[in-house]
Amino acid sequence: MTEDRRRAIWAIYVWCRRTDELVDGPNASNMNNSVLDRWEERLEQIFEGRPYDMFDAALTDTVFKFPIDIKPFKDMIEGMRMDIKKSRYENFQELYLYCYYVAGTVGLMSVPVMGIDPKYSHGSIDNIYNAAVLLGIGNQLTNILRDVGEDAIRGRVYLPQDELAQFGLSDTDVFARKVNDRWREFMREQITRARFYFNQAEEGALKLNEASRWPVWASMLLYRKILDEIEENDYDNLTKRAYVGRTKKILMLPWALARATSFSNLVLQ
Ligand SMILES: CC(C)=CCC/C(C)=C/CC/C(C)=C/CC/C(C)=C/COP(=O)(O)OP(=O)(O)O
Repeated sequence: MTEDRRRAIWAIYVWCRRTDELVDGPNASNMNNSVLDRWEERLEQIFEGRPYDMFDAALTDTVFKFPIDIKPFKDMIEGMRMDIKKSRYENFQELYLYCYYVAGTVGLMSVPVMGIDPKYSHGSIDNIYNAAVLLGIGNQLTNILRDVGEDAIRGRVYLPQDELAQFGLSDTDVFARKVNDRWREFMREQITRARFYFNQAEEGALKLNEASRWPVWASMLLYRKILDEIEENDYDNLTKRAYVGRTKKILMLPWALARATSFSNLVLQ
């Protein structure tokens, strides 16, 4: 990406990381709704040009340089409110909303920085924003599937309760950390759904500004690879954390470049 885009993505990343740390970080035990209310006030000040500290200032600089809306940032804070209130999701509809709040929003924050290919910027750009949300959802679903074991230690189960029940499973099976055939079947379905979201995002990813496409394709391929690793671990995401090694990651970069460039665009069309 260009230098100014890189800096902007960094500023967004830092804000999201700090937001997440409020709930997941070392001070999480002091977390309550008034901390989040204060964080939201600070967010408004960032957008009004009155940042509180130097990391906030990096985001103020970003939102003055790029046409970024405050809504996805507020929605992410809403996701944190949801995370402190809830530790179970009854069905996929509830989980989808959570995934939108904590990850789909990142897609919406990123598109104005990454830019849209001039070929597509005159028509409707809603489908590109939709694709960005879908990629965020795919990432978050993958993250949830990778971290089932770790989340269980924190007393959290992000898998839809009704779908667990359809496979004759419940929280007890998650906490028992036993991988059996029912669990494997259930995981197969969950992985298929995560892949569906990545597939849906691909077309929009090809409509981003050319300079931004490679990093997006690279991250998309790498995140998808986590799903392959869960399969390779024979669906044991209860005692193992699926991990993509450094060599595999590096080897995927040229492939991501090929998928992201206009050459592959021509071939694929
Ligand atoms: C496809 C189009 C049109 C645009 C791209 C839009 C983008 C960049 C979408 C990606 C959004 C994204 C990066 C969402 C974050 C999702 C996520 C699961 C983050 C993981 O956070 P952690 O849980 O901290 O991950 P680690 O545990 O791996 O550190």
